Amino acid sequence: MLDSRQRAEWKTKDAWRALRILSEFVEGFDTLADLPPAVSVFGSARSKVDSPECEMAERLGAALAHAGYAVITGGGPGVMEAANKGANEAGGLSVGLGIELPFEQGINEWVDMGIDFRYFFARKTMFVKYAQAFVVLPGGFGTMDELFEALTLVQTGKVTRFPVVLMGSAYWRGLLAWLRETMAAESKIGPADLELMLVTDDVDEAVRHIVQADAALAAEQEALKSSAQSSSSPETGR
Ligand SMILES: C/C(=C\CNc1ncnc2c1ncn2[C@@H]1O[C@H](COP(=O)(O)O)[C@@H](O)[C@H]1O)CO
Repeated sequence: MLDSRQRAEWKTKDAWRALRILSEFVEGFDTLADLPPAVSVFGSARSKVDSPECEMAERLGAALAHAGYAVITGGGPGVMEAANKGANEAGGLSVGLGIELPFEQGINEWVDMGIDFRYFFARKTMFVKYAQAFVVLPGGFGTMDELFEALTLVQTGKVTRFPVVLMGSAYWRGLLAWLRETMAAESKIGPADLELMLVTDDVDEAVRHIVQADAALAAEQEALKSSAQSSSSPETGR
């Protein structure tokens, strides 16, 4: 950890830390390489099992599994556990990318495929790289970090055709109003940036939106492949 009380130790330990960081990327890439299409689901670690957001997350996990998606979460309690439970019970693949924390509780019992990370940034790479979309339910700082990371990547074109769905519209209302009335009004984001998120309380609408974006991406990739083939040499086909 970057504990400034132990600043003197950084000098000797940072070189070895780089290897540990590299090993987290290697383990993540290696474990997740064969993952089927997946959706990352985020939300509060503190939500109670019987909260509306956990109930929604459980239904979402099941619906994503039925649509053929693996469900990736942070592997923790609350909304994460509920989404993993829904996916697991519906017969889908339930993935947990856990994080070592001082008050760690371990990966939840509904995870079929789990990896533990020490570094948030290595773990965040996996959430984006191996998912077709993000669904974000009510949460705190951790959830906001994951939401704004995704929005930044989409806004800057680092990822394309990547749906970001916000569920629990009442929870998001204040933030969305601030984004519109302050952030966009003061030109810190463009009007199109507000369109990067779908806000819904309907699990089926969320899943439909993801499936449609996936289909559009597949069509785009197919068109690119055909145009590359038709512009290649007719003799060799290359
Ligand atoms: C707070 C408690 C346990 C924390 N355990 C976590 N395990 C896994 N992932 C976590 C944990 N806490 C935060 N995260 C990540 O951030 C998001 C939730 O954070 P929030 O601040 O609660 O919104 C979540 O999506 C995780 O990726 C004890 O209850």
